[in-house]
Amino acid sequence: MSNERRAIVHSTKPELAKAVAKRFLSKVPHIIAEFDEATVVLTGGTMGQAVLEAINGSPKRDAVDWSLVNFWWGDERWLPAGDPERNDVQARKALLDHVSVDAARVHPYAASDAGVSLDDAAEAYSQELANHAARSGKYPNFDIVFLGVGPDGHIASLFPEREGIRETERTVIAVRNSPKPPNERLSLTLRVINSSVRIWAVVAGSDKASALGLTLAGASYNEVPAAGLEGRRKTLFFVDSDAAAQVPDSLIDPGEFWTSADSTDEH
Ligand SMILES: O=C(O)C(O)[C@@H](O)[C@H](O)[C@H](O)COP(=O)(O)O
Repeated sequence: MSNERRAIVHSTKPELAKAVAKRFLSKVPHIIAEFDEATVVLTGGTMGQAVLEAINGSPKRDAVDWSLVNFWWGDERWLPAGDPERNDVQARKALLDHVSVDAARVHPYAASDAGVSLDDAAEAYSQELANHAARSGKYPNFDIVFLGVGPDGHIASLFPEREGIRETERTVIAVRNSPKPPNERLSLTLRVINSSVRIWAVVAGSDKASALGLTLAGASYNEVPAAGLEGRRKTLFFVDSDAAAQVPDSLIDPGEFWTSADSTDEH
């Protein structure tokens, strides 16, 4: 099976969010029709939330049977339950609170006030992944992993030149001294992220242009974590024109450059 990496450019952030939402709402019913469920990994960050808000605002929102969607998170900020800076809280506010999800299919990380240590929370999430693993594996079969990319090229809570990005054994890590607040976080590791059929990174803003250019030019993932992204089938970077400024033309999907949210969809 081919493994593609390409950038799909939209002119503005709202166009970008709408286009990714449209693609998601078109793709997920097909996944559910084929497998009776869909398994999605959500991300923190502004574009991740913007996409969820666009999904919620779309007239196609109810084309998805949300009770058959499994939700996981790529990373979480180690904050108390209900804290507005938690990724799960933001995702619920943007989408999950507005659709009929099955609570048993929603898998947030533990909160910092749950009475467990950061390391125990990482271990617990690893165990939860294993409990829902495909066959006897260590984690579920992910259909779509959403990610944001930081200006330094970080993905989830895997930061440049930290041991987390080089972790190959564990599925979930505790992160301390995070360069992006808060200080402590939980994150899936790259091997788990890359196990997904599709990786959809959504990236906007001129502060991301250098990281994105290096990512697509094939930098080392130790220095630019996003460069290590390689989903099983497709790794797509949905970007706005500001973020795309340093992406080589040859890596921009010509069919989708500057297209509107009504662009043709990929199946
Ligand atoms: O919890 C988080 O902070 C993240 O999951 C992180 O990896 C984020 O996705 C990027 O930093 C991009 O964030 P922005 O889209 O806000 O720049």
